[in-house]
Amino acid sequence: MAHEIDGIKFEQRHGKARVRVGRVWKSENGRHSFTEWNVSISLLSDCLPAYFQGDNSNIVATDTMKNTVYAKAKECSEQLSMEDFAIGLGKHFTSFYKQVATAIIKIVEKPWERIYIDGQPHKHGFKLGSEKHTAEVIVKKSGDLMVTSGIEGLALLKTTKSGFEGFIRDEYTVLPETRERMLATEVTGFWRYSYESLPGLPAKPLYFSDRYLDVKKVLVDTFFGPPKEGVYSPSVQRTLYEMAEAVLGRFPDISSIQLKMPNIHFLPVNLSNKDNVIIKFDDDVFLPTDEPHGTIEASLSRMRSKI
Ligand SMILES: O=c1[nH]c(=O)c2[nH]c(=O)[nH]c2[nH]1
Repeated sequence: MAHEIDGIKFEQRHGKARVRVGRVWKSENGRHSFTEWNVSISLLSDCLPAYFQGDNSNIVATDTMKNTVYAKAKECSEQLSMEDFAIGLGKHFTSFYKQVATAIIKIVEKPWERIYIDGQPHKHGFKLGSEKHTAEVIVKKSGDLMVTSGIEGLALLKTTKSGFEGFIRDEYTVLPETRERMLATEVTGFWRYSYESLPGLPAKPLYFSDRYLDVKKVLVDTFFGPPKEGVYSPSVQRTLYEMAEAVLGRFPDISSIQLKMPNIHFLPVNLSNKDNVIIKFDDDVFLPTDEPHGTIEASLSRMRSKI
C-alpha cells in the first residue's frame, strides 16, 4: 500500500520475525508427531497515524502477533502442513482486524525426522536432518492468496556422469574441457502453487507436506538418474533445467519453480616437486572448496493458457 504525502511516496508494513514454536501431536496408540517452526509475520495494515502522529490506536502489537502463533498452534488439534498453518494465521489477521489488508507469513521448518532404531520407527524419538522445508503465504482480506513452498540446503553430490565442454574459450580461459568430473551443489528452490483463493485449497491437512516430499523426490531423482547407470550432466544449467521441468511436468498444481544451484567445486589434486610427481590426479583425490563457487539459477513458469 503506497501513499503519497507532500511529494513523498510512503510504504509501510510491520510484523514479528523469527517466532519459534514447537508442536507435539499425540495419537491414541502412543505415536507422537513433532514439528518445529520459525514463523515470521508481516502485516500490511491501515495504521498511518502511528507514523504521522504517534497515534497507535490502529496498531496490532507485534507482541500480540507472537502470542497468536502460540494460540493458533494450540488450537491445531490435528497435525497439519506448515502451509496450512500459515494460511490459518493469515486468515486470522486479515479477518479479525479491520485494519489489516494483507498478511505475509513465512515459515522455515527445522528438519526433525523420526528416528529409526534397528529399522523400527520410534514412537517419540526424532533426530535433526539436513535440508529445510520453507513456505511463504500471502493472504488478502478478500480471501485471495498465494502459496509458495520451498527447499533450502539440499546438498547433492555425484562422483561421475558430469562434464563441461564446448564453452567459450578466450585469452583468459584455462579450464580444460571434460566429460568426467564431480558434480556437487546445494539446491535452494521455490515453487508456487496455482491456488489463488481460500475456497479452492486442497482439504487434506497434510497435502502440502506430502507435496514437499514429492517435489524433493523428483528433484533428487532427476539430479542423479537411475541408481545403476545414473544420468550424464553436460552442465549444471542443463541439470537444473531438467529438474525444474520434471517438477512442472509432474505436478499440475505447481505453476512456477525457481531453482538456485551453486556449482561447488572439487579441485583435482596434482602434487610434484622438482624431482618427482607425488600425486598425479586420476579422478581420485580432490581438494573440496566452498568458495568461489559458480552460481546457476533459473525460473520456469507456466504461461497462462491462451483462450
Ligand atoms: O556446469 C557448469 N556450468 C558453468 O557455467 C560452468 N562454468 C565453469 O567454469 N564450470 C562450469 N560448469
